[in-house]
Amino acid sequence: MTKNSPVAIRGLYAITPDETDTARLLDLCKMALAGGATVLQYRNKRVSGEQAREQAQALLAMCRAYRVPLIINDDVELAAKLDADGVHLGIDDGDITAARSTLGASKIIGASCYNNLGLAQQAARLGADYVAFGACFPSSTKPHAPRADMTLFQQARELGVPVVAIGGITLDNAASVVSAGADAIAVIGALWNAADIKAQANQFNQLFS
Ligand SMILES: Cc1ncc(COP(=O)(O)OP(=O)(O)O)c(N)n1
Ligand SMILES: Cc1nc(C(=O)O)sc1CCOP(=O)(O)O
Repeated sequence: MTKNSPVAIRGLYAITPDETDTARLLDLCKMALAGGATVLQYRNKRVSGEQAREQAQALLAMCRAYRVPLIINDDVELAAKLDADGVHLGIDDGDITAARSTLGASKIIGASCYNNLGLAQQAARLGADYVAFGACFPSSTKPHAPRADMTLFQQARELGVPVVAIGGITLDNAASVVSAGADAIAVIGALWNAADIKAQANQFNQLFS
């Protein structure tokens, strides 16, 4: 899959739960994809090495079937090895220039910018394909994430790359995030904890229609 427009990142950006049971992880992700998640990020802080590779590879096959990009969190080498669609980098995960040289021009590189427009400006200058700000709201998935000011979304529009919002986003507050200017909403808890994941994904995505 190649980047085909500057706003390839739009809508519900689902980030995987920390699931060690691979069959269950695949079942959960299938529901989110069936519900219309437009991007999937493989992020699993409870597995590593061979199991992470196996999970990501299986998710990549599933994402291909749904024509949805699979982004790998943190791990440029894994993204390259699997020929996944891109990588998401936090401030401690290596630099964008090195990731670009490993992955090539066609892959998606996203950058965490926390509450910092300067980081987003730098990321865009270095060739990031989207910038992410968070946490928008208190997050039980990442309780110590610093809060981000949602006025950043409008300010970041001048960068010409999609703006992703993350952190504590639920169906109750997502509309305010979209109105504040986010192109995509990255969600963990409020997606995977839903009783009906497919319907939940669909409702998140409808906010963008
Ligand atoms: C879309 C998106 N935004 C932010 C993050 C957080 O990334 P990072 O700061 O590297 O923290 P961890 O995910 O490693 O806890 C993300 N993964 N995705
Ligand atoms: C992984 C992550 N990064 C954040 C940041 O602010 O950079 S907040 C977060 C957790 C997002 O999960 P939930 O949707 O359950 O709050």
